[in-house]
Amino acid sequence: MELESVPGVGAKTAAALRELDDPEAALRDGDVASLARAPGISEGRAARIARGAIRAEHDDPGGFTATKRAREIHEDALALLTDRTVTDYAAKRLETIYPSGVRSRIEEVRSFAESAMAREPDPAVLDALSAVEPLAQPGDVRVRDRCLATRDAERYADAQAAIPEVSVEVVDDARQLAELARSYSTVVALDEAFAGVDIEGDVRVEPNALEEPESVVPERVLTFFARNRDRIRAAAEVHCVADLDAPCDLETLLSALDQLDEDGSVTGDEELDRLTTAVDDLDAAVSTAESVANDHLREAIEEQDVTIEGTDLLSLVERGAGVDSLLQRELADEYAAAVEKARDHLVDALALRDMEATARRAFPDEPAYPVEHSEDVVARLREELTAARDQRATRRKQELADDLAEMREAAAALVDAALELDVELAIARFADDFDCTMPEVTESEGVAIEGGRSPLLDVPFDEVEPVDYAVEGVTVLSGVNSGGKTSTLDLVALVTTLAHMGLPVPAASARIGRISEFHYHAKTQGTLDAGAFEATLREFGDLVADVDHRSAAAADGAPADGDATADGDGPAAGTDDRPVMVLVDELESITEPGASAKIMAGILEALGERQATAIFVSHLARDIREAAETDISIDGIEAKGLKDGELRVERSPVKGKLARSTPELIVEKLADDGADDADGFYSDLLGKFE
Ligand SMILES: Nc1ncnc2c1ncn2[C@@H]1O[C@H](COP(=O)(O)OP(=O)(O)OP(=O)(O)O)[C@@H](O)[C@H]1O
Repeated sequence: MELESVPGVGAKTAAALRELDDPEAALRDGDVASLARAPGISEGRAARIARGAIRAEHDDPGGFTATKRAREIHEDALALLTDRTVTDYAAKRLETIYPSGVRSRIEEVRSFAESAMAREPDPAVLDALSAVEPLAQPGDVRVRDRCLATRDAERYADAQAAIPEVSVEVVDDARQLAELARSYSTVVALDEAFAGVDIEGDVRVEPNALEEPESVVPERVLTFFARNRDRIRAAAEVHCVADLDAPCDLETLLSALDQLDEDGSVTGDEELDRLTTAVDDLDAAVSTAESVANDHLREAIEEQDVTIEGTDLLSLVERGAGVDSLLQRELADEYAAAVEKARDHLVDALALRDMEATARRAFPDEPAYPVEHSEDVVARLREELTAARDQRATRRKQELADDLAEMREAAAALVDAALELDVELAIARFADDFDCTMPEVTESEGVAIEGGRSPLLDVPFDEVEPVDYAVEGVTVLSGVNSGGKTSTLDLVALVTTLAHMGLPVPAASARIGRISEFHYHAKTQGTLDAGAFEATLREFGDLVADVDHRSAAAADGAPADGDATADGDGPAAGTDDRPVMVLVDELESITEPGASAKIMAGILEALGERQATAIFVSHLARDIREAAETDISIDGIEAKGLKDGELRVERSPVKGKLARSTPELIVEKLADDGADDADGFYSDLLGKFE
């Protein structure tokens, strides 16, 4: 996939995306989390880019949600799903599911949603999901105990690029190589020419090292796994609890991870631990060994009665001999025992094995008091121990890295599968929570909803009364105040939006005619001034003209240039017939009632001629019908009557029925009650409603 061919991806964004390991796959999979790891790309932008890629793949011109209220309904629908995700990843991934007018896209999500709905949302799985996150790239690794060496300037540059984790040194000959071997615990020579050269230290000649960087820097694999250890463990837990098929043997993976410390070092290796402790404790052990010897010697001296003959004393004084020689003569055995104790202590404390001989030389044979260690020998011992520790660590790292490298792809697949499960479970829970079914998306116009219950209502979901409503063509929805007209529009809007997202809808059954554009105008608060009124009228004028233009263009086979891109999803290509749905709530409030009715009648007539599906909620249904030149159908949400001063409403609109308004119902009640209407005032009033 050409990155720049994705809508919304310019040269700069494409360059940022190229920093990712596999930007094409991230785009193809709608992997918002990966896309958001590109420099300067926020998660919101990543979701837009992923949507752009999906649109490009499906040749989707976009522009489905054509008004502010339509976009709000999409956002509300999305929130119902994202509220049910455990991971941020799943929430972002759901944002790539958008309402589309393109059948192939709708079908793609439908088949995903259908298998998602078969999932059982188990609380233990949700719990396990909470620690899963997309795999992260480890920060830069710097390895200081190894270096690469070459004689060739060109190879030097290649080596720096291929293995930036270690220093690369230029050497002219074996002597310089030997110098490096003294500074680094391992030197990897890249030139064949060094093969067979005998140098002290860990010098390896590996002409192919640049092709297998991980053999030189096993840390590359180890830091990756160390950084992601908890995420991989959590994903493995999800697989166990949810009984998913894992892409590798989980026990092998987990036991390899158990050998890895969070800083990327190897744990659980006794020999390495022994050597590491020996290096760390060397100074303390030497000093304690000294004390052991001196304590022994001091006690021995204290207990000793030294008898010196006068001539001996004289000769000692004359020769200027020190106490040492006296010590040597009188306490040689005690000194030997003390030193032996010190040596034993050192060897035992550091658990030394093959370096025992060196360690024993740390305390000299020549008697002296106090007993002192040899700095040189201790330094040599330190060098030997450090080299042994580093070599052991490198070998263990190498072995563990070899094991883990084989499981790297499987680990990534393991985490991906866990995250995808979260996306699917969110859909399953949404469907469960709101008793959803998969709608039928047809190529004929109109909507038909049975037992629809909107989760967007301001009442708890289990108190929402089911609504049946079907509309073909244009219709006015009349009804009592607070009868549920706006709520019905919201239900139609939500069901239409979810159906075009490819998702299940909160209804016992639903059939939705596929549309390309969805216009929903919410109720305007209060009368508009002249300027705002003109602007609103223009909006509807443009909508009618646009629908008209599109039908004509489709008939001609010529592309229309209509651009309903208010949602920023890019231009609508308009080369096809673009069926629309228009929902409008009480447009009458924009101006005086007489004028409003005429305006609504005109808009409805125009939309009707153009085969749009439209529902206009209005209290002026009768006036609209009178003002219209064609027959306009009217549906009504009726009150079943008044009970204790409260309206009892039948929430499902009745087809072809102009519902009586609340004032009419009250007048009727007063007229019916003969005692209140002795002079027939209320009956006359009621007559005026007919
Ligand atoms: N299907 C339903 N089930 C339960 N309660 C409902 C349902 N539909 C509407 N309601 C309740 O009725 C209230 C009023 O609904 P709504 O605002 O849709 O009425 P309306 O007919 O548009 O009112 P108005 O004529 O004043 O604009 C809602 O806030 C909700 O509490």
